[in-house]
Amino acid sequence: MASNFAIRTNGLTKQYGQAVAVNKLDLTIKAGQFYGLLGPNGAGKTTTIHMLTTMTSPTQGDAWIAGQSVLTDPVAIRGTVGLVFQDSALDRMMTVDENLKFAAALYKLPPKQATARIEELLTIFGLENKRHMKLVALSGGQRRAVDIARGVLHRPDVLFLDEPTIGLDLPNRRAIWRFVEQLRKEEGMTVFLTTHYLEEAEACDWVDFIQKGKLQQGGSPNTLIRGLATYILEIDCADTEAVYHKLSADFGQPIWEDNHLSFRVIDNKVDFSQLQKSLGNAVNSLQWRKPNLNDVYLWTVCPPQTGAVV
Ligand SMILES: Nc1ncnc2c1ncn2[C@@H]1O[C@H](COP(=O)(O)OP(=O)(O)OP(=O)(O)O)[C@@H](O)[C@H]1O
Repeated sequence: MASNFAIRTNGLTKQYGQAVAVNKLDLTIKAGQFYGLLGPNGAGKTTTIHMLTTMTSPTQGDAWIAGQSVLTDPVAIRGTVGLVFQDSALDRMMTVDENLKFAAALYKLPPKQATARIEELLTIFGLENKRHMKLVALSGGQRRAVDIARGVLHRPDVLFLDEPTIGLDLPNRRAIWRFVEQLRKEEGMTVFLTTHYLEEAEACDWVDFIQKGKLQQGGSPNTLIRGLATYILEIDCADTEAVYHKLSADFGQPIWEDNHLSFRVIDNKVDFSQLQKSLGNAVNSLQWRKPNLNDVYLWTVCPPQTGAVV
């Protein structure tokens, strides 16, 4: 199979007994793309990554990484992918240098090449002064940076990042994304990301939503956000039913969370101040704002339930 696609899947399926974790997934991801697979807990994201990286075999279907099939070329695929999982692959009692040298040996990098690559990555990740420190003595952000350095030692074509910034504070999350961006720019790597921090996925070229193992809506984040609404109208209600009945005819079904209603507003000429006046005492507060990827996620993965509101 020609490989201008970094990743391609055809009917990729994983079943555990009767439970279908991933259901007939058809993906095409171009080389060099920054791709995000997004969905709630248990949607099938990690299982998909496990199949794409040959850590588990599909029950049905096939997948190709840089043209190699997970069914017939698993050894070649392992040499062409880099993996960074939520659980670190590092030994906390070894130093940064020892960890990276050990991983380089597993990748069978010749020692000279390994030393040069480690040097290069320590510079990119700002870890030159930490190389002789044990992992246990590093901050969470620094440890995650070493994990990513380990994942790209062998210059993979595709880097899989399964929730790479989970548990990190904002400055460290931003630092991790600067490193990944630099790797993408300098090495042209395709990046396959899963994250629950959707604002991070807004940098992706393309995102797909997955739910109960099935692909839902997909697109570039900007297109998805623009296609969702012009504004999101958020209302804290004193009388939720009254607000619901008054507005749902114009704005459709809201997302209803206790006394809070969120409506999609498509029309950009709505006079919100007038609207607030017309709702009078039925509202405690009313705000409107531009939509973001979190909103697309909510409307895709937990769309409004007509039956849940009255
Ligand atoms: N080894 C396994 N045996 C049985 N069921 C499994 C196994 N691995 C995953 N599952 C099930 O498959 C489904 C998908 O799990 P998966 O870990 O892929 O979801 P996820 O989208 O990565 O979730 P999270 O966001 O919580 O990491 C879940 O229902 C999970 O319980």
